[in-house]
Amino acid sequence: MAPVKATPMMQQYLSIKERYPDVLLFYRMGDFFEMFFEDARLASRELEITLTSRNKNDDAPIPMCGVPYRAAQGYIARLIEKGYKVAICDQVEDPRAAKGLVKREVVRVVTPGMIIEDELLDEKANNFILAVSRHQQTTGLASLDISTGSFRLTETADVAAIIDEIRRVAPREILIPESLKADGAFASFFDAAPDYAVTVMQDRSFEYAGSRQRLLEQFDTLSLEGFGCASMKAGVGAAGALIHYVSETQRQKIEHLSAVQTYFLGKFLVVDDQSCRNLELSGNIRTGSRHGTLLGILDQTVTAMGGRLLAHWLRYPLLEPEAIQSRFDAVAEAGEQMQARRDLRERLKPVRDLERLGGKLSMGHGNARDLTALKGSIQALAGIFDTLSRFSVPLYAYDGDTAALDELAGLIDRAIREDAPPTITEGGMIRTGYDQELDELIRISRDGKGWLAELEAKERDATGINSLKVRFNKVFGYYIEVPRAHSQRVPDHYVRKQTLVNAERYITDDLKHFESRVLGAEDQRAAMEQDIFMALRDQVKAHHGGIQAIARFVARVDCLTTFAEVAQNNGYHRPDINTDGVIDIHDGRHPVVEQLITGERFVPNSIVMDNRENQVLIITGPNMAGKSTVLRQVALMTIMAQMGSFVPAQQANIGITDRIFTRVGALDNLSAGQSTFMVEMQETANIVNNATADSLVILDEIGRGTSTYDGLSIAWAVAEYLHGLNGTGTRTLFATHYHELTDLENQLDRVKNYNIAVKEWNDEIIFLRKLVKGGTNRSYGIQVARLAGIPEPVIRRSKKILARIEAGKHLAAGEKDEAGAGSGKKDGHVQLGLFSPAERKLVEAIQMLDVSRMTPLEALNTLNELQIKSQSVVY
Ligand SMILES: Nc1ncnc2c1ncn2[C@@H]1O[C@H](COP(=O)(O)OP(=O)(O)OP(=O)(O)O)[C@@H](O)[C@H]1O
Repeated sequence: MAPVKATPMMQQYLSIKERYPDVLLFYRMGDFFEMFFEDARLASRELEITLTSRNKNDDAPIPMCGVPYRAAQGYIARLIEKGYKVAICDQVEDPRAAKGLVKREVVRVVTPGMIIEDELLDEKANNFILAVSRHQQTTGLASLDISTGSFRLTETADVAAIIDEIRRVAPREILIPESLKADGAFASFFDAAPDYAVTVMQDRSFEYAGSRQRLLEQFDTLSLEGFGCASMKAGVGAAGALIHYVSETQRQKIEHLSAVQTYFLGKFLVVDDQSCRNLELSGNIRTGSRHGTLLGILDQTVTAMGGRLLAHWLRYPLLEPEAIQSRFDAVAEAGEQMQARRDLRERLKPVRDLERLGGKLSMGHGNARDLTALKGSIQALAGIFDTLSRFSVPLYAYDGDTAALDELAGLIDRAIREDAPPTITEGGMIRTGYDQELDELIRISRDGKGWLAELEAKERDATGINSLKVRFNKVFGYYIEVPRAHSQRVPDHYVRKQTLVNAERYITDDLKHFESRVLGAEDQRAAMEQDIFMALRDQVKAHHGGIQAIARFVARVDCLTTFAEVAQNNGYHRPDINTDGVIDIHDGRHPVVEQLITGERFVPNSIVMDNRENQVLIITGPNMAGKSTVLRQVALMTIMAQMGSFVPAQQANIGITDRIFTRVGALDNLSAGQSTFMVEMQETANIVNNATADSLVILDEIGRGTSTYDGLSIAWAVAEYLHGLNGTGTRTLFATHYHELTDLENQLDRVKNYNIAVKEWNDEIIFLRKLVKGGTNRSYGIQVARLAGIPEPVIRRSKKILARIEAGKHLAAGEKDEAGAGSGKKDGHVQLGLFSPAERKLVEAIQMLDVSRMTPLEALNTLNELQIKSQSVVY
């Protein structure tokens, strides 16, 4: 493709481009970044910029397009957003000083996983790049957020767990070795998830020995023992590959990557990706946004670091009771000390993103304003510690030392002006008094104007020419201008430079001396300020460890006080924690639905689950009654408790859960070419294959995507299987419209029926939203259809059809009674006509509660509760 006789510049371009075949090369030429050949075609298409050509008159013109140097960031952002990588090839010598062709080099490669610019990052989310690696039977995984320095690794022999973990990390970019590209599990994962930007690298970059060496050099240590990963060959392989990629793309050592955190997948509650979506933990199913999600409710953090940590806690809920209790203790303390907590949160607000500021400055990016932001954040710490001393829990005590940081802030304060410009090359950043030499230069350039005015007055006096002027232009620099009429009177030491129609222009030794001082001073001042700035930036690099430690501390304090704040505002309570598998929730609520519903008050519900009698709960009830809501609120409360948050319940005892599985509704996956039923069955298979005695399974209707009898049979068999799983069974909440499943209660020890009560009233239904014991045999689908706005003729016709079907069923079952459709009668139930209206209501309510399964006292209490709690119906 190269032209026959490439110019020296084009040769330089081609030799650089050769090293970056898969990356768009931004080649700096003066005030522009230019792209050539295929890169130019692609960029012009993606960025909608004009495609031109170089050597237009040549036989082989070269396609070319360009973006202004100063506006490059925005264009790069758009390309990264689309999954491309951009190599920034800059001029690495001053073009004015260059002899011949200006030297150019790639100074950085920007990829989706290697972003440090604030504008391209979501403040409250990490931007991870992730690597996977295989060593014998073990697969390793490492993730890195270069902007914050967060660097973690893990490994396991369970490939499915690694794939779950990739989803949990949700990286922007993934590095895999060539040999894993075609590996069964990974290949199908990447095929199904084309959104990931995958970078394939040679296996060599993932080898243990080389990786270990790179990590040791990066961390400047002699062994990896201190990081707990010395023997984790697969994990270390992945981490080392990341470091290799960092040095390839950043072209420098990244100082703020000073440690890697080893973690084990078995230490955290696993909520697979599908369940995260189903439960809307952080992404609204319809909009994808945070609004209407658990994260949206919980994340009232006031700092960027706190926001990211809270999102992390949500993805990694704990399993160890002590660790959970210690978060609860802190939340409780912060909850009690309301004033101190409010003060603390006020004082946290001005703390800027220390992690990213520290990272950016350490990498040699960032400007004086970033230093000022860093300073302000460090200065805010004193007030924070002061407020913290009002709390008693040791968790709030910071065990590091901030003296060095205070010193750094002091230094920045003395050096950097509050009104510093965003550029670092044009001066205006450094305060007077910080550096004498700089002050002198500033004085010269500033005093220059005064000096000129003085000179003008002095020369007018000396020559007696009142119209004499001192002027400046770019060609001559400073000069003295005298009208021609007076040119006879100029002294001998004036040197004539130019003759105009009406005037003569002269220079003098004094003026030239002054000029070199003033003009030089401007340049020198800018250069000197840049030097001082860079020295300060190096200081930040030297303190990166302290900055990161304090950032982690601030994040934690922010999260814990946020939990306390949210608990107070929303009426959450501290749950008990147990390891016996008991889930006992008294008056629990759905944390999101309770905030979003309008017009209706949220009705709390109580629920008990355990591994003895109440292991599999079959929940029936009409459409729209609130089955899904109650199911999800149990899962959400479990996650909240294990992340250390209080829960929306009057009282709760939460049995620590190792995995939460959900199979919910029909989320179409048509884009992946799978049928709804197929997806449903795959998800169900995943559950029955992976649930343990400590898991919590949420099944919101299974088997609905196929014919009634197939579906019912599958649902039945799955419920049975989960009840008997591994000999112990697993806690399961099963919402279903197959009323036949309620028979399971009679057949299996640990199955219990519940339903969500509704009230039928003049052919309408009123939702009581109350979870009560017992099954139900009606769906009220037609009534719900009417509520949804299905036209009356269709409703009438459905009723007729239903009546006929039900009559047919009854007859088939050998029953004589044809009462059937719509009456809601159950065998053995009292005839409603025998009662007064008041009594009738009572009887109806009792019928709904299925009192046969309750003690009289229970029945009465529940009834009272129904009357008191439900606003939807007036008895
Ligand atoms: N406890 C409650 N208190 C008040 N409103 C509730 C409660 N539970 C549910 N709702 C309201 O009812 C709506 C429907 O609830 P949900 O989706 O849980 O019903 P469902 O029984 O699962 O319905 P379907 O069988 O049609 O899927 C919710 O969106 C919410 O607005």
